[in-house]
Parts: sequence; structure tokens; C-alpha cells
Amino acid sequence: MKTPLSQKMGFFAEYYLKLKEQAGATCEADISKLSGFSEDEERVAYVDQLDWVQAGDANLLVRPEFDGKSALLAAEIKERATAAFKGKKWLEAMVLYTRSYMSLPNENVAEIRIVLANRSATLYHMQKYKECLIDIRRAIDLGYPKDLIYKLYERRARCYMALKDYPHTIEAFKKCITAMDDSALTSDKKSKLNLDAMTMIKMLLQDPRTAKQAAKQQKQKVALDQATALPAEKEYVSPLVRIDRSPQEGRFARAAADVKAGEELLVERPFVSVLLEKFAKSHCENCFVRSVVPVACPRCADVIYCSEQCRDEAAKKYHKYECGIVPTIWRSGASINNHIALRIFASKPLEYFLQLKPTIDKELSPEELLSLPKDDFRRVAQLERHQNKRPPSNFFQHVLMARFLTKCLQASGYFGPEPKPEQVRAICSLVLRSLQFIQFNTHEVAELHKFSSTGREKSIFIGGAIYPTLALFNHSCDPGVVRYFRGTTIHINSVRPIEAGLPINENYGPIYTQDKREERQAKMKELYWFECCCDACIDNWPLFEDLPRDVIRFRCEAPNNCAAVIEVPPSCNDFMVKCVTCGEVTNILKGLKVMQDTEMMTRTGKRLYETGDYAKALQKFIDLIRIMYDVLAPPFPDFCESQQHLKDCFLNLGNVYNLD
Ligand SMILES: C[S@@+](CC[C@H](N)C(=O)[O-])C[C@H]1O[C@@H](n2cnc3c(N)ncnc32)[C@H](O)[C@@H]1O
Repeated sequence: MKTPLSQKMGFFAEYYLKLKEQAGATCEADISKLSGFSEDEERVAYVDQLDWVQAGDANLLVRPEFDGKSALLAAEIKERATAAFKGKKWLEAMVLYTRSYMSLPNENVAEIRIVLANRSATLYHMQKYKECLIDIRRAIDLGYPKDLIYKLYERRARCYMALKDYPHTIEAFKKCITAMDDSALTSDKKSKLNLDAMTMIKMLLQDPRTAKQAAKQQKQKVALDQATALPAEKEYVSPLVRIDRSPQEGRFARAAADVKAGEELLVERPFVSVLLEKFAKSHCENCFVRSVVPVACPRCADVIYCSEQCRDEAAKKYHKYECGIVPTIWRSGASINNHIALRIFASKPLEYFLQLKPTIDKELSPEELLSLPKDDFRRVAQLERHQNKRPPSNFFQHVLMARFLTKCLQASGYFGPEPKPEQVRAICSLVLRSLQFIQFNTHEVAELHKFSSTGREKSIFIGGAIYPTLALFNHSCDPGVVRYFRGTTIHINSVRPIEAGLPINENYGPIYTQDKREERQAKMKELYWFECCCDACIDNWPLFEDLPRDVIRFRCEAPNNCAAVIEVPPSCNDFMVKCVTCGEVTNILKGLKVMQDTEMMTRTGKRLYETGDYAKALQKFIDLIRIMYDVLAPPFPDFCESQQHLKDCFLNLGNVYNLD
């Protein structure tokens, strides 16, 4: 049997190429006509009526992965799964158990836990030990029968053994031994299993790796407990932040008064967030915290949550219209941005968007935008989307993706049993709009991975989200702020003083200390469609490694506010130095003294950082930056280093995962 296109990996690209191939020569001419439209709805209507696009729709059938709940159907599929299991057809058994699981009504808990336990056995044979452990945990959480539970503990022990996790192996074998008391096993079988388990426990207890691992796990557990215990964070926009607008740069954040280094400027929860598929088994889909005891979605098996609270929150927010569709999105090869677009619509009923649509283009000032309710679609709908700069081919690709995502919504019942074409088109045009603003306004959500044995730290991209206020901040290659995440909540803090009236810029990726100007500018042009004119670009500041070490850059302290930089070699014996710009003399003694003090402070800050006292280290680096900035003018190496340390301290206050 031929696999349907939507079951294949990366099928969207295949669909797109096939579509263009089938259309042949007419395709480019048809696509170019998209430049004649100014409204997204017209663009969607135009693409909809193209014969060759309609013909291609046959390849883009989207169906939920399950046909709705039915205990009867679930039982029938389970029987087929068990037959496949007995025939050692592991993959087939696993897929069938999954379908059976998804078909079971929520209230059929007894059957759900059996199917999960059976699937865990299948996963064990497939050597998918981590997945197997998740199913075991779920089956136990759902109250797996006492007389059979020893089997799950034994399987759990064998999984941990295969994963070389000895403390957990021992714990599971111990539970298996205790659970056997409730089993109906014959005494022969009991003693044999008992002996096996005891032998393993004894052997592992003697293994020196066990104690070492146990100590590490204890440390990790503390970190995880702290992570899961993240308090619900209050949102905050500092009065120091004012959103302004300029003809060249659009809206941007400006300092309403002097900003000191280290100040909290913004704490914002996402308007929408999506976890990368790769983390779907380890993190909560709702809050992005690592799920120690995962809870499955009540309707499908696509995603997991860290707690029932998160699951219920997500179910209320959006999950209904994604159930059974998420695997199709993952398989399609669509990027996380496309999934974000789908989720925006899955979060509110059709009527909401239809009602809002006529007002969507009424331009709102930044103040009006920011005072809208947090979940108002206009907060994101009016973000930058550069629709006047888009070539027709770009619109065409986006319309195709919008059509696919709208089909996903349709398949999940979003438009009701009899979808009205005009409503489908209206939503498709809003999805198209969303794809455009998402392109320029999404942030990567990160988690800091720490390898305590080597001291290495790495920021890992775990998902994507839109923060409507932060999305109004512009870019600089020498940003004034750092961002870090607690769960999905973003925190923005200043990393240097910012004078009243100056822009508060964040960074979209390339930074002057690491990337050459040409590369940074090319990247900004390609990804965000603007020419970067930050100080670092205009003056072509050197990379960190090329910053001159043989000059100190003092600020001219003349009372005329000259603001020039006086470059002095470290060996200079004169304390009174003349500014070549204004001719006034500056006493650099204070600056030299600062240089001496900073050495000591840096050492203290680093020591505090290494011992894990991030709050104190942070304060040290804030002080350092403040006193350096007062007399010295960036860029200079010590300042860059202190800023980097300050950023690292902030990152450690956010999502952290200790790997060893
Ligand atoms: C995330 S938005 C920032 C807010 C945006 N200026 C607005 O009005 O909504 C990104 C877009 O802002 C503009 N932008 C960001 N940084 C800029 C800069 N340094 N200079 C000029 N334009 C910039 C670019 O058009 C970019 O695509």
C-alpha cells in the first residue's frame, strides 16, 4: 500500500515541488500576478482558484491521527496490536497500541493503563527505553492493578539497567520485590524473580559507579525540583521603557530616564509558545519546564505536561484544535514558526477571529497596543510584517503554508461540521498575516545546559514564542540588554548604563564581539530586512579578539559634554591628558585607579560565579560595569568580559539543566 503523503517525513516540501512541477510553465506567470494584490484575503482567494493548486490539494489531505474516541474501536485495535506483539512485529504493535490509546475515551482508565503497559513492553523490545519509562510511569499513575504492577517495576528496572542508570535500577528492583507480595505468582516463580532481583541489587551496590551516580542524581533532583517549582511570575514593564516610533526604524524602545546596569526592564509571558518536537518527551508543552512526572494530554498522545495544572491550562487554551494534528505538523517539515501560527488560531474559537477581522487593520499607537488585553490578537496582528517588501514568490509560499495550516484546523473541527468557504478563507487570510509577522517577531526560548564536570555552559534552543512588548524592541550589534527565560516567561535586563532618551536595543543574533560587520549586516538583511546602523556597525568596532590591548579608552571629562574618547597607552606617565577633539584636559588618574580596582573585583566575581553564588556574582559584575562605564568608553576588552560575565549570571537565574 502506498503511504499517504501526509504520513511521510517532510511531506510539505514534496507537495510544494510536485505542485510546481505539475503546473509547469504557467506556474511562474500565475505566481507573479500575486504582486497585484494588496490584501491577504485577495491573495488567498487568488491562489485558491488556481486549477493547478486545486489539483494539488488531493496530495494535501490532512486527517487527525485518530477518528474520535470509541472504546469498541480501541479494543479492536488493541487486539490487532497484541497479535502484532506476539508476532514480534514491534513497530506495528507500537503504532497500533498508540492508536488504541488515543481512541480510548478518557473515562476508560482501566483500559488506558493496560494499553500503556502493553505499549511499554513493545517499546522495551524496540530498545526505546526512555519512552518505555514514560509509559510505565503513566500506567502506574493511572492505578495499574496491584497484582500485576511487579511486572512494570521489573521492566522499569531493566530499562534503567539498559540506560546504565544504576541507582534507579536498584530502586525499581526493590519495588518489584515488594510488589510481588500482591501478585498471584506461584511461589516458585516468586522466588526465582526475587533471587534475580536480589542478585542484581547486590551486584550494582558493589559497583563504584552506583554511589557516584546517586550523588549526581541527588544534585540534579534538587535542580529539577527548583525548576518545577518556578512560581507563576508577574509580568512587568519598567517605567524606564518607552515605546517610540521613527520613520527609519519603526517602533523601538527608548530609555525614559537613565537606566543603570542590571535593571529589570521587562518580564513578559508569551502570547503564544511552541516547544520543539525534540523536547516533546522531556518538557512540559505548556510551561517548558522539564517534566519529572509527565502527564499526557487527556485527548491524544501527542504532547505531555509537567502537571495536571499545566495540562488543564493548555487544554483550556488551545489543545482541543491541535489534538491528533500535532504529529502531522511535525512530520510536514513545517518550521516551529508555522506551528506557532496554527496555535494562535487553535487558542480561540472561530467566532473570535471573524468578529475581530474587520478592525484588524485599524492602526493602533504603541500605547494603545500595549493596553489591549493580553490575549487580544491585535497585539500581535499589528507587529511588523514588511508586506510591502515581499516578492510574489514569497507570498505564494506563505499562502500555501497558510492553506495547509487552515486545513489542519478544519480537520480538527474548527469550522464545525459544515465549514463555510468564506469563513475558511477569512481564517486562512489571517493565518497568512500571522506567518508574515511571526517571521520577524518570534524569539527562541532557551535553556542553559551546564556540564558541572567541565564547567562548560551552553544555551540550548528549546522552543519558540512571541512576546508582544519585546517584539517592539529593535536590534543592535552592541545590545544594551540580555534576555533569559524562566519557563516560557522572558526577562529583559540591562547590561550597561543607558542614558535617558537613547534606544534600548536587544540583539537578534549576531553580536559585534563575535561576528564581523559584513556578516552581521548580511544576516540582518536576510532575516529581518533592514540595514543595521548601530554604533558598532557605523564605526566598525573590532571583534573581541582584535580589540586593541595597548590603549585605554578614557572618556573626555571636559565640562563641555564633549563625549569624545581619549586613547592612552597603559605605559603613559602623564595624568593630565589633552582631548584632541575639544582641546580640554582630562585627569586620567581616576580612570587608572578604576582599572586597578576592576582587576580585583573581576577575580571576586568569577570566584562567586564558580561557587554557584550567581546573585552575589551578578551584583559584583553590575558594580564593575558601572564604575568602568563611568570613566572608560567601550569597546574595550575588560568591559566586554564583564558584560559577558553579567549575561552569564542572568542566564543562571533562568532555565538551567545540569547534565552531570
Ligand atoms: C521585532 S521587530 C522590531 C519592532 C519594529 N521596529 C516595529 O515597528 O514593529 C523587527 C523589525 O524592526 C526593524 N528593525 C529592528 N532593528 C532595527 C534597526 N536597528 N534599524 C532599523 N530597523 C530595525 C526591522 O524592520 C525588523 O524587521
